Amino acid sequence: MLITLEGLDGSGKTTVWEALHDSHPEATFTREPTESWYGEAVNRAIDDDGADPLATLFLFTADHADHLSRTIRPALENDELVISDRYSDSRYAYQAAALSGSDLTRPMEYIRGIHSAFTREPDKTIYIDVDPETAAARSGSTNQFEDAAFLAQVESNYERLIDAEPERFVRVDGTQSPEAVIDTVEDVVDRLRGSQS
Ligand SMILES: Nc1ncnc2c1ncn2[C@@H]1O[C@H](COP(=O)(O)OP(=O)(O)O)[C@@H](O)[C@H]1O
Ligand SMILES: Cc1cn([C@H]2C[C@H](O)[C@@H](COP(=O)(O)OP(=O)(O)O)O2)c(=O)[nH]c1=O
Repeated sequence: MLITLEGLDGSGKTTVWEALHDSHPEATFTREPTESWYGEAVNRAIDDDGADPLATLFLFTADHADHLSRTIRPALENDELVISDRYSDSRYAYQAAALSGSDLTRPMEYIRGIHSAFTREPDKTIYIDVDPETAAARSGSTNQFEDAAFLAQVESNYERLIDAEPERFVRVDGTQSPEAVIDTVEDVVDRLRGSQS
């Protein structure tokens, strides 16, 4: 089973993902951007305010392809629980926002189209919901994506994704205390595991 964690920068995904290591030690934990050289290339693009947004999309997508073949598919074939901190929805939400003023008429549909031929949809996606102002303040606005106005566009893209596939998403209130968010997500993961066996 593939469970992904999504949300704005600073929503608390990594805090939850780290806590899940203790409560679900049997799971395979992974993330995007990955730690491969593709992920290193992605991190260079994130830190370059002048990076071309279409080029950045393809770097992220290359990292995803490698992540699928090297980590996600082998673990799922082994019947493991896989928990990924960010995954394809991050591209649909962030790069659609980054490409909103470009020549692409429907950036989200374009990005989904690129992925559809090769990706593997998550079984469930936990969306940690915080407002863009909280997200920008918590993340410290250290890169081009961590700006409240940009994150407001990303948030509305996530809302479109949730509206399109409400059964795949579980929304968790990320403005609760870290302990409450962690407890809620651990319960969700336990229930999903239980419903599988
Ligand atoms: N529920 C929460 N309430 C307040 N602060 C939080 C909460 N969850 C995480 N934080 C803090 O916000 C910052 C970003 O958290 P992090 O887990 O790295 O988010 P993300 O991985 O979504 O960017 C960190 O300083 C973290 O300690
Ligand atoms: C995976 C992914 C991340 N990002 C962005 C979100 C973050 O600003 C940045 C790095 O991701 P990440 O390390 O998960 O940041 P954070 O923990 O602050 O959420 O890359 C995209 O724009 N597209 C993507 O496909």
